[in-house]
Amino acid sequence: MDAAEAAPEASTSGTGAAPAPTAPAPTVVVDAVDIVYRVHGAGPALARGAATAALGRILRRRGGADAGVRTVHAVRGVTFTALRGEAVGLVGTNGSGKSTLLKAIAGLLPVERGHVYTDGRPSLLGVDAALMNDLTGERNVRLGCLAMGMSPEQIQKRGPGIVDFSGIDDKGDFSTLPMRTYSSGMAARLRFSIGAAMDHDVLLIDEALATGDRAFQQRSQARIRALRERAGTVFLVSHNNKSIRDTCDRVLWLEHGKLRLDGPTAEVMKEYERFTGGKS
Ligand SMILES: Nc1ncnc2c1ncn2[C@@H]1O[C@H](COP(=O)(O)OP(=O)(O)OP(=O)(O)O)[C@@H](O)[C@H]1O
Repeated sequence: MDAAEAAPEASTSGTGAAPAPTAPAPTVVVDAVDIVYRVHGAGPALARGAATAALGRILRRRGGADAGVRTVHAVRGVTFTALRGEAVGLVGTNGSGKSTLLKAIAGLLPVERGHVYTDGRPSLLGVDAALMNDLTGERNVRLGCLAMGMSPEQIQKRGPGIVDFSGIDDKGDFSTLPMRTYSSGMAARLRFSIGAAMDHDVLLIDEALATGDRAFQQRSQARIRALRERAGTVFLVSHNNKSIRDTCDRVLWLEHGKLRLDGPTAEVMKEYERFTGGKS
């Protein structure tokens, strides 16, 4: 990536001088990014009145380029650089573009304009991560770990710890039952536990901390802190302002797809809470 170009030059000072402190390296660079969804078969946005509806039908019959396609401009001109060792919170009211931006950083969504550069492999650790409903929790742990690149020996060693961390066996032997028998909270906890079992260069977490009971939330926060200490960068999307404060040292506030504020957690959260009236 371009990050290497931005890395500070090695110190050339004479012998005996203390080495110049190295600035943390950028891990994610988001440069003037726009993201647009296209919803096919949805019809034009304002086809409410009889005349507009008729016009919409004519356009669809003519098969115009955009007939039956609605666009949603979810992220608009967002630019920022995240550094190694940072935990960055993403806040904003519903539909402000947080999850969309996270998916683009993970490489799961194309950008309409602009660029996303990442140093290392980003992993999205969200409640949407795909696990197989018909397989047991144990089998899903195995598959998830294989997908993340762990060796069978590593899985053998770490698998039981992942199940323990998730707490799904606290109320019975659920890890040997198919995932379709899990509550949504249990499934989300297992997904988090699988993803958090590896050290990630760039870890993207979508609302994971909102799932689970208090004990699980505390365990996951401690795990995120540990992941952070091992030099990666963590992004956390959450409506839980306390989680953001406890976990992040920097916050990006998105509103209507635009970056409204980017700064230290305390400063941004103060403004954000003023905007939302204390609610998220
Ligand atoms: N698959 C999709 N197709 C079309 N539009 C979408 C899709 N996913 C999200 N959107 C739209 O993009 C915009 C941003 O959505 P996004 O989910 O990124 O917001 P968010 O800030 O994560 O919201 P929330 O806090 O409610 O989870 C919204 O207007 C939403 O309706």
